Order: sequence, then structure tokens, then C-alpha cells
Amino acid sequence: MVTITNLVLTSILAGLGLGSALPPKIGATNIGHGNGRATLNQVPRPNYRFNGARQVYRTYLKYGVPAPDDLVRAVAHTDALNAAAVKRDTGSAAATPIDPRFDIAYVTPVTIGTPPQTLQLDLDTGSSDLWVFSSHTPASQVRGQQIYSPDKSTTSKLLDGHTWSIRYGDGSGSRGNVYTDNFAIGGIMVETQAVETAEEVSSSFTTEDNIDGLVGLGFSTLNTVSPEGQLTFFDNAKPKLDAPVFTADLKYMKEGTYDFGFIDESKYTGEITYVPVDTDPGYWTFTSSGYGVGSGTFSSSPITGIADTGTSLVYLPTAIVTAYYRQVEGATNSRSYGGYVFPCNSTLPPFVFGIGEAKFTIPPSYMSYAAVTDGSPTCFGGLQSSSGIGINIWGDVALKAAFVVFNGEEPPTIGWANK
Ligand SMILES: Cc1noc(C)c1CN(C)Cc1cc2n(n1)CCN(c1cc(N)ncn1)C2
Repeated sequence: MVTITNLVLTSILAGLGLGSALPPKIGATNIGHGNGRATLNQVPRPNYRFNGARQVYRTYLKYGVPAPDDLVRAVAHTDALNAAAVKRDTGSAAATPIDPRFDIAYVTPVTIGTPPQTLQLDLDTGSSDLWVFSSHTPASQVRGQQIYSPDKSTTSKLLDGHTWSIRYGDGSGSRGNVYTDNFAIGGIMVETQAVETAEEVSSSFTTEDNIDGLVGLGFSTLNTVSPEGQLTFFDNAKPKLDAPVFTADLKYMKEGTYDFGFIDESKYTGEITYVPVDTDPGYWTFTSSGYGVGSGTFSSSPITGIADTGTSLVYLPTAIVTAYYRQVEGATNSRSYGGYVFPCNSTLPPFVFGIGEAKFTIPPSYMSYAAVTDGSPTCFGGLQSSSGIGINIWGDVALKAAFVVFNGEEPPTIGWANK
């Protein structure tokens, strides 16, 4: 509501070329004295950043004098500095193991749509599709999952003619249509996030009632939406984040966190060691500097692999895996159980891996992943061979032994710190 007093004041200030110096709303506590007089209390504009060059520039404008080029450049330079100084968004969200007995995957609460619909999604740096169980998923394929109903959101829009289809390393998969809608994690809101609604999910997702879908945090080049690929939540959120990063602080059989836009120094010890990331074909691919088994000698040999929060275990070259299980009494590579197993009461050595000069230790407890079946005396190893996959994968068993920074600057890097 604009009062006559406000108009008069605004026109005076405009005449002085200071119109935009007005705060968006003159004093929230205007006082009308009822006798044609009023008191207007100025309020500070929270994010206003002084720009002296701009004040000088306005004076040139006011008197109709062309501003010199270096003054124009100074205005732009100061604006850029001010823009960089404005603190932008940061957020934190829980990463909770879907099963209290072992860390097969972690879920994080997200909100989608208006009014917000809350789902528990698996944040996955090893893929780049944000897909959810939805009102379009056949009822026979939904077993307790929370679903997203675009029809109940006033801000959903169908991305007409767009479809998606994804297949994961374990053969599971899903496919469907695409909407855009408001999407938030830890208070970081993206207004037009591509949300891929499942028309079909594979049986392993149907039986996993604690996962309502995935948030791909790989590079957007991996997104499967056709005919136009869509951006990940991180790529959409990056411009509004205080820093173009997200961090993973996953934990052994308990709740950890994903942070967006900042690095929480209370979550790690010592220094963060950053190494380069190869974004081709779209994973967070980096090279470890080597490995060690227990207190044995450290073998300095490059191991290129991906940091994958969506994979439970660690998958490395067979030579490394056999060197590890050679130190485990009764360990065998079991065809029937599909990997390296050992008696659950065996003593396991820790597994050490290098990032640059830094060393990270995966404790024995993480390396004994789970009994092959409930109550069995045989345990499945947290370290398995990558020979059948074709790519080395540093999954949750390794990630939860560290504080990991996914740095989305150009060029991207990945940082590892002990905790
Ligand atoms: C397997 C598995 N992993 O976590 C869970 C949960 C399961 C089993 N669960 C019953 C079903 C399932 C299968 C997958 N997921 N969930 C999560 C995404 N998957 C990935 C992601 C990725 N980056 N790389 C490989 N697969 C495969």
C-alpha cells in the first residue's frame, strides 16, 4: 500500500537519483499522527552492500554528464565484489542407514511439491537421475514406500514427451515420466527440479520399503532423461550455494549427514586432501595412491575408481582383494555366495587406502559386512573384486571411514579427511 507521503518522498529521492537507495519498504513502523503528519522510520536493508562508485555514477547521471569508462568499470567491479560477499545458501540433512544391522544404503528426507511431500531418498553419487516412487507406480510394485503425487502439487509441471530409464550395477532398475517441481534437501530449495516419476520399478526396489527413490549426485552427463537430459539437484542448487560443494559424513550403523554449500570443520580432523576428478563419463572418478593390509607394508600403486554413496561395498582389483583375504583365516571366494566370505569369528585386519600422502583405515568391523544369511556363521566381506564390474568402486564401506568433500568447482576435485 503506497501512501501519498511515501510517493512524495520517493519522488524527491528519485529526483536526487537515489530512488533505488530506498529500502523496499519505508519503515515498518510508520506512525500517522492523524493531523496530516506522519513519521517514517527507516529500516536497514539486510543485504544492502554499499557501492561508492555507484553513488558517484548517479551524480553524473543526475547532472546529465556522461560517466567515464573507468567509473563504469568501477561500478561493475564493486557490484561483483558485493555479490561474491553475500552469503548464500547452506544446508544439512541426515543420512540414515535403511537397516540398523548393516549399512546397505542410507536415506535422506527430502520435500517435493506444494504443499511439500516428504520422501526418504538414497543420495547416490554413482548415478544422476532423481527418481521417486509415485502415484504412477503400479500398486503391485509399491510395498510401503512413500510416493510423490504430482497431481497433489500446485507447482508440478509435466515435462511433456520426456521419459527416463535406468539400470544399476546390480541389475535393478526403474523407468517412467518426468515432472518439474519444487524440491528441497536440508532447506536448499530448487524451484524447477526434474523429478522422475516411476512407472515401473524392479523387484529389488519394491522389496526395499525404506527407499522411496534416489537423488543422483553424479555429473548431469549421466542423466537418462530423453530427449533432453536434466540437471541434478546439485547442479541446479550450485549457483545459490555459499560454496559449490557437498560433503558426505556417512557413519557405521548410525546416522550421518550430507551438507550442501559449506564444509563443517567440526566433522573432520587434520587436513582435507584434495585430488583431481575425471568427470568422464560422469562419475566422481579419482585415483587412490595405494593400499595396505593391516600393519603390512603400504603398496604405492595408483587405483582409479569412483566414489559411490549408492553402492554398499568396496570393489577393487582382484590382486588387492586376494592380498587382503590371504590374511583372513578360512576366507574363500565363494561362487554360491557370490563373493569373498569367511567365518564370522575370524580375525580381520584393517584395510588402509591412500589419498595423496594421506592414509585412511577401514576398520575390521566395516570389513565384516554381514552374515550371508540371518544367523549364519559365515560372513560376507565388505571388500570384493571389481573384475566382473570393469570399474573400481569406493562404496559406503570406504566412504564411512572418512569425511568426503565433493567439490563442484571447475575443475571438480574430491577431498578426503579423517574423522
Ligand atoms: C544393491 C543395493 N544397494 O543399495 C541397496 C538398498 C541395494 C538393494 N536394494 C534391495 C535395492 C537397490 C538396488 C540399488 N539400490 N537399491 C540403490 C541404487 N543402486 C545402485 C546405485 C549405485 N550407485 N551403484 C549400484 N547400485 C542399486
